[in-house]
Amino acid sequence: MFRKLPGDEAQHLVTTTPDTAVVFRPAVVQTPAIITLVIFVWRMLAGLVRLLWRHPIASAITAVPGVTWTLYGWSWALLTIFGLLAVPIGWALIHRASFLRLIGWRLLAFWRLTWVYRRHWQPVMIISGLGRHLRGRDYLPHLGKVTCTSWADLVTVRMLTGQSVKDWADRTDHLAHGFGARSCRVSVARAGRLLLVFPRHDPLATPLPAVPVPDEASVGPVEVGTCEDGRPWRLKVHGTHVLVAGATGAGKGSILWSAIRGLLPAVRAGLVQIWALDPKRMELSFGRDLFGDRYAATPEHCAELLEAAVVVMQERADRFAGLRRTHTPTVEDPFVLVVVDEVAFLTAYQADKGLKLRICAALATLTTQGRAVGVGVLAALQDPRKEVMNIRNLFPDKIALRLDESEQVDMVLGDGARDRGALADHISPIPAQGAGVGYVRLETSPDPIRVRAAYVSDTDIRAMVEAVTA
Ligand SMILES: Nc1ncnc2c1ncn2[C@@H]1O[C@H](COP(=O)(O)OP(=O)(O)OP(=O)(O)O)[C@@H](O)[C@H]1O
Repeated sequence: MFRKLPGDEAQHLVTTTPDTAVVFRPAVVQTPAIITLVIFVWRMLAGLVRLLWRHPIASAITAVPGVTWTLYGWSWALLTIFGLLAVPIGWALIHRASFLRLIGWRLLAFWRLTWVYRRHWQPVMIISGLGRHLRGRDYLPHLGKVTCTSWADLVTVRMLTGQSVKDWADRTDHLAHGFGARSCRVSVARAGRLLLVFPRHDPLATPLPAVPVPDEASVGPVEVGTCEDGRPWRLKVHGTHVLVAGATGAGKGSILWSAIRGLLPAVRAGLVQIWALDPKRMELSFGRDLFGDRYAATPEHCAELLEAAVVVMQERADRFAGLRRTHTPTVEDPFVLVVVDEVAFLTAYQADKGLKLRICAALATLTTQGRAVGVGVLAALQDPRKEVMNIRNLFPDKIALRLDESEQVDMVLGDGARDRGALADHISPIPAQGAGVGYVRLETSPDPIRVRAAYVSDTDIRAMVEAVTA
């Protein structure tokens, strides 16, 4: 009976049973008013200290004019307000980046925390099912820190004990709409804590021009576009295999061409060879001269070229065996990147069964054994179903551009990728807004990253051909 209960529940605690001699009455303990007052004052002080600690700048900006008014009158308070406004405005005009980093984003985070997240936290948690209302008491996940970047709010959350990441990943739609964002992405910050990303606007909404050809010859991660957080998107091609999946018009070509463009100095230096398989003859044929005689369009020729790559790979494996375990590109042993546009033409839609078997076997051999000896595959594909591409799991790195169906996202990026926010089926079909936009899930991280590939125009490709053939 002396169990601690929420106040509004005491009235429901009727333990009498009709027609029995024994009647249990709930014991109502009256808390002395002074204890209640002390608790409220203590909570207020703790809240004040927490506010000052977490938001010193915002607190100072509000407190200073108030104190000045009390001590020196309204005219001085007005002057202080003008002074306080003039400093940040001047700073923002002179050096916007440092102003935003040190003041702007913090103020915005304070505003978003109080006005958006704290205000809506309880209803969104209860209605989405992430919080519980039990016996008159709300059990809510703890809303932690809110940080603002140029494009998104990053919200840390402490989950309720017993909740899983999947509970949150399944409710990203509720969270996004509940807090007025377009989408929400969930990732694990540490045990029991999550990081929710709510984009405020889309930094990838406009097409990006082709990335300038690098000055140095390198096979290192090639800059092919921009990540959502504004960092350059560098695609690793050496030491891995990459599969790019996207519906027709999703912009697969821009990834293939951006990768080739980034490798151009290394091609000129003889450190990289690009072998092109172009069964559709619509994409890579445009820069045919870049590939010399390592270009194939007919299925027979494609099978031969793939088998030639397997021979190179096996010959290197024989030579490297017992001597080295990784490949360093040299003029004698350059990195061979096999670029395949619409790989399904060769693996699934190929009528000649013999050819199909040869091509599948060569591709499977390259993708299982090639990366250690400097042979990589970069393949593009429209339809990611297993019956179309049964070796898709042999590609360590995958990119999902716009896809037609939501189930296709996990087929490309692996289980749970869509729940974690890879909404590739929501990418706009309008080329200016959505072509080249996609999600990347790297071998090393379960969290998908939203990216946009730079658009390599026909003029850019012509210039690339001229630069290599000159
Ligand atoms: N990165 C990009 N940024 C902006 N627009 C792009 C980008 N990539 C492609 N586009 C536009 O979208 C159109 C379709 O692109 P692309 O042909 O590369 O798509 P795809 O996925 O290769 O299609 P398909 O499988 O039918 O060949 C292009 O003509 C171009 O106008």
